[in-house]
Amino acid sequence: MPSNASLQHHALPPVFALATGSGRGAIAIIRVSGAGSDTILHTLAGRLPFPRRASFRKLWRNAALHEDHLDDAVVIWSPGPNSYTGEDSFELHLHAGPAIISAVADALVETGARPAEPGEFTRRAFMHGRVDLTEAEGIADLIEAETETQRKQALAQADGALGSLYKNWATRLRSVLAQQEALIDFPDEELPPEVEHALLAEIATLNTEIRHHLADGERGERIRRGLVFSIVGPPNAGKSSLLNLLAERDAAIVSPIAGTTRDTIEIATILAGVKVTFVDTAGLRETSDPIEAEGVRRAMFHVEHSDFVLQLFPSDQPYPTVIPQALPVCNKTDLAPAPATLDQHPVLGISLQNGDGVAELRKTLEREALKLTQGSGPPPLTRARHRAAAEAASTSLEAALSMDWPEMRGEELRLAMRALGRLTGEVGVEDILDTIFGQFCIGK
Ligand SMILES: Nc1nc2c(c(=O)[nH]1)N(C=O)[C@@H](CNc1ccc(C(=O)N[C@@H](CCC(=O)O)C(=O)O)cc1)CN2
Ligand SMILES: Nc1nc2c(ncn2[C@@H]2O[C@H](COP(=O)(O)OP(=O)(O)OP(=O)(O)O)[C@@H](O)[C@H]2O)c(=O)[nH]1
Ligand SMILES: [Mg+2]
Repeated sequence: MPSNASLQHHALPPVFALATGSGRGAIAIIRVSGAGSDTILHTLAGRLPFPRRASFRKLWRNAALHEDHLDDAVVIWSPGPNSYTGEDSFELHLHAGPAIISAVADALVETGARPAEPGEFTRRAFMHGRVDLTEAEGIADLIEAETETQRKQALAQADGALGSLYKNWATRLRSVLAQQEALIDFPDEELPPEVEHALLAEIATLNTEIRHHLADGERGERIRRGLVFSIVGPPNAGKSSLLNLLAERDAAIVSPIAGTTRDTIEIATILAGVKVTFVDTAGLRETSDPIEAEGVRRAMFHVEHSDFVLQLFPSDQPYPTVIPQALPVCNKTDLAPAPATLDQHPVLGISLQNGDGVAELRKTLEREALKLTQGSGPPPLTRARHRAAAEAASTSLEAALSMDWPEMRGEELRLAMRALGRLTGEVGVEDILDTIFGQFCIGK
């Protein structure tokens, strides 16, 4: 039985949190979950409403005595196990005034509830077996999603797309392990070779599937964190002008003085439904100014660490050497024509002054964003945690394949099993739960 399911009937104390944002709003939702939620709701609202149905109620510090009217609210009572957390829980939909929220919070504390830790509701849903770890991560990603690609990826993961992939592997591996164990018990001379063959073939197939999953070009992680596109090139090329155009605002200072930008400026945008952060950098040149030199060093760092590098240079100056991984773009074609190629790389000509080539550049950037994030087949992994565990599983399967000794093979298969179990949170995850759920926002 998975370790989280063994806690299924363990009643946890009641916690509460504001589920809605902290800014101005019309309605604020406070969610309460845990043992004794029924008593708490009864204290505040009187008789319990029909389960999972929105009901209008006057809220009081003590409803029985009509003592201290707090708000007129909509209340939803969700007894466990058919609730988000799997526990008895309820929601108070309040008027969103800060004084109301704090008065209701005080009343809840008085009834014995405590404020929830970040991610505690979803952590409880996980502990009660309502979601696996990948689904819980998907819920966190859904809340953070800013773009269509992030939203779709997070929703698929929250709905179990990644979890069912991993559980399918775990189920098949479990069966391989069972057969392997049966083999070990066979006397040597009676070892049925066709059984062992089939077993090795299944291990190889599993490993191929996991390898394929790992060779995803990191697109899931890229979608999740967003892409970084940096703009580098000589001073005065128009890098900051281009950043401002892409940001649709005057984010960076533009001037005819070479060396205007000395620090890196990052602007997050959405390109073809993908989160893309553009980085404007200091113009690349030899300089005796230590501050500008540090800016140049940072620009070079971005050349190495970006998902995509746009090398911008002006048409009216000596051409730079093309940076191998960069897309060369020649600006200021209003002053002089752009070269067709530079060091055998095709060059895109643009003028930020008159707009020539800008639409084409934008299309190229969108194509690049899609190329780095699109793919087909099963859903991609989305976190370093998934990558590490899948790598570990594959390493163990490969070790198992290379072993003749059934006992040793069994040990490697068990290690692979553990690695897969960590992915969905079935085994050995106690140590990482604080990290994973701690990254959730409060109230989730
Ligand atoms: N008001 C409100 N809206 C919300 C949430 C919430 O908790 N409250 N959610 C919170 O994330 C999301 C929806 N997710 C939810 C997932 C499961 C259940 C739930 O109670 N499931 C029960 C009952 C299902 C039913 O009535 O058919 C179950 O699955 O047994 C509720 C919300 C987004 N919107
Ligand atoms: N003629 C012409 N001028 C341009 C064009 N694009 C930008 N400029 C001008 O070129 C100058 C430099 O532009 P910036 O965007 O500051 O250049 P930069 O690459 O950020 O320069 P540094 O920050 O110094 O590295 C400014 O005066 C811009 O107005 C263009 O397409 N044609
Ligand atoms: Mg600049």
